[in-house]
Amino acid sequence: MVKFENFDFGYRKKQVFNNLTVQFNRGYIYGLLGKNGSGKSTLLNNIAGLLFPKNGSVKVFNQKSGERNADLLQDIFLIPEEFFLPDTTIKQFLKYNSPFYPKFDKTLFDNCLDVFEIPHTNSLQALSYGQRKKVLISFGLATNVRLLLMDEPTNGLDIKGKSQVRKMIARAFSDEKCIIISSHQVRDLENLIDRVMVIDDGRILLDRSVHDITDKLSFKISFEPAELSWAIYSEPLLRGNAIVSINAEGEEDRLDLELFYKAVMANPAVMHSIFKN
Ligand SMILES: Nc1ncnc2c1ncn2[C@@H]1O[C@H](COP(=O)(O)OP(=O)(O)OP(=O)(O)O)[C@@H](O)[C@H]1O
Repeated sequence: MVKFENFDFGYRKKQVFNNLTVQFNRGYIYGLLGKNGSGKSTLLNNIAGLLFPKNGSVKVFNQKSGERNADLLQDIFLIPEEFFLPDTTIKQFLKYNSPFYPKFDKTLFDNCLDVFEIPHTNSLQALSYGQRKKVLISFGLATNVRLLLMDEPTNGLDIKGKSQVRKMIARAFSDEKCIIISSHQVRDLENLIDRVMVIDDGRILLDRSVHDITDKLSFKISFEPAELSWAIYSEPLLRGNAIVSINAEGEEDRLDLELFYKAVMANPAVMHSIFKN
């Protein structure tokens, strides 16, 4: 669905990506994880055709996204980290923007607003930042595009808002779509994504399905010194240690996304060797 081939990108003085080749496939909700400045937004903006590669290519549905063909743009939606909504009502906003998306689902939009508890009648400027963000997320989900890009969608939302967003993303997803969600707030994506891509300094450190991860690794709280000694990564807790270790028993644990992310960042070479086959 999305293919980066030998992709180079930099801002004036800052080279961000060097010869990156990676792809995103349909049927997955990707969690694009990485610390501040690792290149997540740059990658999303290149997919959306808002930035252009210096060398190499970025193709979406086999078309160069930078060419911004209309039939491509009507099937991609980017919810940026920083956004602006005009001083108008929700109804007017829909009237002027939804026609760009032929598969727009007004029922889903209304349903999202209900779940997010946003009054339909309000002017956008009368809403709080978090409420406006929820309107934009509702709009993005309702576009029904095949490729939805969300840059830090849970930033600025309260705990209830974060869980409402997770619920609505899962509800709007289907197998012919691909959703890429960038976040440095790793916990916000737990129980939502089914593929994890960790990015650091313009490199993809790891790209695996949640199923592969829980097949190979186990996540638990341990009180056994022996277990601690062979853990790939550990973190002391008030009582015991949170550990990541090889899943020797073959039982699938729940993925502790934050612990996994920290383990990859702390030991990229070890993680790479565990997942290389
Ligand atoms: N407009 C710009 N001009 C110059 N450098 C930029 C610009 N935008 C981003 N950068 C640099 O490119 C690198 C990648 O930035 P990017 O915004 O893609 O990271 P990010 O992973 O999305 O970070 P965050 O989690 O903070 O949103 C950073 O080093 C940043 O300083």
